[in-house]
Amino acid sequence: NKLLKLQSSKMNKVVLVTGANSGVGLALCERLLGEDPGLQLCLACRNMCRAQAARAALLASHPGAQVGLLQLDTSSVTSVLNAAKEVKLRYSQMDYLYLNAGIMPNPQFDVKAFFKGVFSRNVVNMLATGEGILKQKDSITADGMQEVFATNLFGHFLLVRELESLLCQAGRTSQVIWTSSINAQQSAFSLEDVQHRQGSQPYSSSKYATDLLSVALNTHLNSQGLYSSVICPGFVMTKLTYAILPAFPDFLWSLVMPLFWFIRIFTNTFTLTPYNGAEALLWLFHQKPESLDPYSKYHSLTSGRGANHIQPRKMDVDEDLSQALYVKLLELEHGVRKRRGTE
Ligand SMILES: NC(=O)C1=CN([C@@H]2O[C@H](COP(=O)(O)OP(=O)(O)OC[C@H]3O[C@@H](n4cnc5c(N)ncnc54)[C@H](OP(=O)(O)O)[C@@H]3O)[C@@H](O)[C@H]2O)C=CC1
Ligand SMILES: CC(C)=CCC[C@@H](C)[C@H]1CC[C@H]2C3=C(CC[C@]12C)[C@@]1(C)CCC(=O)C[C@@H]1CC3
Repeated sequence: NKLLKLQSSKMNKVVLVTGANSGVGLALCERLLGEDPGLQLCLACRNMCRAQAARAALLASHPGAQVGLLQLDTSSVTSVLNAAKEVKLRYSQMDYLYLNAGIMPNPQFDVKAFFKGVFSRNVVNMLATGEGILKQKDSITADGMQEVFATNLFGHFLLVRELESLLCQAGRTSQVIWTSSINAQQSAFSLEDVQHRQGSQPYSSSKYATDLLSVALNTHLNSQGLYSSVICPGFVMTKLTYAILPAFPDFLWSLVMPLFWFIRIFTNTFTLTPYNGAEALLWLFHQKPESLDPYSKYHSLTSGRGANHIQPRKMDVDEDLSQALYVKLLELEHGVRKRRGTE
């Protein structure tokens, strides 16, 4: 292990991506290796068969690349703690931590609200954000947490806390990059119910909490070299979005795609492919973290002609609320550790 650590400290950038085996996460890995074949890439996935398949695909296009696998289920406290322990054994530094894994379980598409929206002035906003047309049914994890909160937010928060010693090192900077969403909604979030036990929009709540947490991480850890940013990949056709209209047979999806390309002329948030969706994630890889605005969300956008670009948009985030959420998450972490007898 000492030799491994020595090797990792000498050189190439260390990049860990959660949810790296499919969709936007996998496309990011492909694009990262395309730009810097020398980096040490770690795919953190909950399912090792899917992780191995992703590794094989990456190695097929980038033979000789250093692609490691890590078992990580962000919805499980035990899995996060074990994974963090393993990371600390393997690496002596962490340059980029992409917190991308996410779920939107049991999505319910409100067809009536959708058609009402289509014939209203709000149509472009509705299509860009999915606001008002989606609800989800959440469940409880083995740790007794709401699954969406645990997967999208808390597991990642715990990972950052556990990896602070690698992320915050004298004389270096590191980047924590969250895959948030344009669907993040303040109205879905409540400080009194951070896990969203009561409502029906756990996804929007978890993504809003992500935006708040990123701001708080910058407040607390910039001085130690850690910089946090959030991105939105746009509307991308992935496992997550295909599940919204599962009744659609494959051929119907191919009929709908031209419609989506048409809509892209009016809202360039319809990035549609994981490759396009990963644009902002890749752009951040090249930025000096000190130059980034902690209150901006970096959006991947694709024009009607199919050209990619990124756009920073100011987030509707209040510093006090971000600090209050941070305190709540620390309390929750404290409770979790106490129950496990590790504090
Ligand atoms: N697609 C879209 O339009 C948008 C997506 N996003 C966000 O982009 C991110 C990536 O999603 P996307 O690529 O679209 O969807 P995918 O479903 O293709 O990818 C999600 C990834 O997260 C992994 N994952 C899910 N739950 C866990 C868990 N408990 N522990 C570890 N990994 C987990 C999945 O693993 P597995 O294969 O095992 O399920 C998968 O690798 C998500 O955070 C999503 O919220 C944001 C805005 C729009
Ligand atoms: C013609 C037809 C079948 C229209 C249906 C379109 C909707 C399914 C999509 C329109 C905007 C999409 C969208 C998302 C999901 C699918 C839509 C509602 C997200 C909410 C998915 C997850 C995110 O994080 C943001 C996306 C915004 C846009």
